Amino acid sequence: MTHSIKFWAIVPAAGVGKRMQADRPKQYLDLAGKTVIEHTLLRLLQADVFAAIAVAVSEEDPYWPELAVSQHQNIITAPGGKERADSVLSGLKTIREQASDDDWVLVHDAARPCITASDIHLLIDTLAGDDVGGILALASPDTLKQVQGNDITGTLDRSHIWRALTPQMFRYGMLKTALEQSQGNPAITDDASALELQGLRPKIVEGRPDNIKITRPEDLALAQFYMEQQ
Ligand SMILES: Nc1ccn([C@@H]2O[C@H](COP(=O)(O)OP(=O)(O)OP(=O)(O)O)[C@@H](O)[C@H]2O)c(=O)n1
Ligand SMILES: C[C@](O)(CO)[C@H](O)COP(=O)(O)O
Repeated sequence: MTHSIKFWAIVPAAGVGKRMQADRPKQYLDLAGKTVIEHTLLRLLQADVFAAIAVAVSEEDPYWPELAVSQHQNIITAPGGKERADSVLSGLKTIREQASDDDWVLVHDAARPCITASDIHLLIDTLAGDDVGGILALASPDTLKQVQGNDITGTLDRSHIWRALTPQMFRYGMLKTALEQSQGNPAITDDASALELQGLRPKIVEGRPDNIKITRPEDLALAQFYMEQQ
């Protein structure tokens, strides 16, 4: 019997936002009248493609249960982990009864509220026939330098260097195995790096430059500007 392939979203949202230096984790800061995470989730819901969205939040998080979207019928809450990779793995485990190994999972940072339905569909349409999967990514508009301290030791070939964005799209089974086998490895800062460590070669799909990650205080104004332009 064949089963139809489903798409799931996992949203790691258990970070503390150290670089944001705010009074609460950055996903709960106000952005044009909603919290950052509400924008992110509403946009994922609007893409109208996910069987469910698993959101990994810290167990001591007082803000998440207060948001109406946490009760949405297509949103499942998962316990967050120590690192982003642990939160993603926790999200995967939360849907394990419903997901099949060959279903697709799109992992998207809670801290990227400007994601568009068009980029989600571009990623899916480009990679749905792929053996491994891949990520949205951006080329660098600047010359890239290799440095030691303040000394420049070289200029990198930009055609080989891309900036990793999210969503990152992989098969449920492959991603879970890759994350389980790389647990505790500090080099795993995104989902693709876990698959790379397995010897696999995820693809890049060129995404939109407005899909920024809220990381530092100035990023909130930039995100608001991009949202007004979209
Ligand atoms: N233990 C963690 C760490 C991060 N994240 C999530 O992973 C995404 C990308 O991480 P990053 O931008 O580094 O967020 P923070 O870890 O919160 O930021 P910082 O490194 O400045 O503390 C965010 O949505 C964040 O909430 C997570 O779910 N669990
Ligand atoms: C996954 C990610 O968004 C890809 O750019 C990013 O690596 C996560 O944030 P961090 O700053 O690396 O923790």
